[in-house]
Amino acid sequence: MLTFECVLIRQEAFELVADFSITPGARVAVIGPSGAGKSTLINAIAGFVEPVAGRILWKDRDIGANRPGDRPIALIFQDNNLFPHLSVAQNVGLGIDPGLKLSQAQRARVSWALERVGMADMEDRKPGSLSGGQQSRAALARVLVQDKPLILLDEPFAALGPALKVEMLDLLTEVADETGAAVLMVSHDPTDAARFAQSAILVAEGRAEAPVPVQELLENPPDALRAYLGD
Ligand SMILES: Nc1ncnc2c1ncn2[C@@H]1O[C@H](COP(=O)(O)OP(=O)(O)OP(=O)(O)O)[C@@H](O)[C@H]1O
Repeated sequence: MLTFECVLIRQEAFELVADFSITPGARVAVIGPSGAGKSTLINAIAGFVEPVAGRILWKDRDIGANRPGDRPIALIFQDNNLFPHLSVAQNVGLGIDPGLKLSQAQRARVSWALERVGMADMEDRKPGSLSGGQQSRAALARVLVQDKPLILLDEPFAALGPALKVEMLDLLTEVADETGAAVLMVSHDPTDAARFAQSAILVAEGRAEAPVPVQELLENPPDALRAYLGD
């Protein structure tokens, strides 16, 4: 369980409050107007932004003092964060050991993850020679090898075409189900949110609201979301 306990985040004049929990294994979309603080919320969980008040707890333990690498999280950003000079297998291996000193078992785990995302024959390729969809798969394989209970994604598949995006959302859903990880995904696209998530956090007007069923939020959006959705 991830809990925001009276959290206040401040970035110069911008403030965001959050006070709710996310259940283990939940698939949650983070939606709301541009500039409302969706990335800020993700960055606070990841440890890139420090709240000025309140606590972020994982399984009732305050993770505020933990460095990003020591938190129970794996991350995918829009640019996939793949290093161009490393092979696909090495990029995935970074998820296990940033120094890439992998044991045989760890190398086998990298191969397993790449096979799981349909990239078994691309271990030695460089990211620059991959399509956008293949790069997303490699980033997902890196998340898989980390085996963290919480996966955070910030606009992960925005650069992909509609069919490929659906494919990746479905693959992400399968992976989340298999691993039991909870997933928080920032998305600008309500269709993506509806396809992938069971619940959604609305970030608007200085608040990240507790998750509610995603269909409920999209079918009956509050004013702040209605304007954003273009209703
Ligand atoms: N490093 C920073 N210093 C000061 N203000 C910042 C910083 N980073 C973000 N902000 C401000 O915090 C607010 C929330 O930004 P954030 O990127 O979280 O919004 P968002 O909902 O993810 O937006 P978008 O949908 O456009 O990506 C914005 O007003 C932004 O200008």
